[in-house]
Amino acid sequence: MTNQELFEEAKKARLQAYTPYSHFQVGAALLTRSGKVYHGCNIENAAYTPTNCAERTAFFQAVYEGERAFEKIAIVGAKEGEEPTNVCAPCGVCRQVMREFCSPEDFCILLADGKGGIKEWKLRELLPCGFGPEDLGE
Ligand SMILES: O=c1ccn([C@H]2C[C@H](O)[C@@H](CO)O2)c(=O)[nH]1
Repeated sequence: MTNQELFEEAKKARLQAYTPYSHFQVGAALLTRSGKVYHGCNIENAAYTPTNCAERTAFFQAVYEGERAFEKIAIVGAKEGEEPTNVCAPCGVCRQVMREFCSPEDFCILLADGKGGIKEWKLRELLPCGFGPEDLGE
């Protein structure tokens, strides 16, 4: 699957966002090493803090189904009714969830570059010196 194709999957996922409070809709498409794509959207809550980001929705769905090996994730975000062409970087909590399952050197994060294209980041670039399972001897 090409970066462009995964990006399009993230745009489709964004249509499922539940965002009555921020009206900011995020979609994620997570590609496993076996070639399967898991989708996620952000799901907000009247109490605000229980909100789940699109990235974690995709990861948790995949992990629930037994997936443990991931190649890359595409993330798009924009206000309702707008095209998601601006950079929508994952929050710190989602970066940490990625770190649990993905190698910082190998796992790729695809984001809009704000100029109509896609920029590919390594997890290491977005979460330098992260804390991971190895730090607990796992
Ligand atoms: O990478 C991001 C950034 C934000 N959000 C969501 C959380 C909240 O619902 C809304 C505004 O922060 O966007 C995500 O899902 N992923």
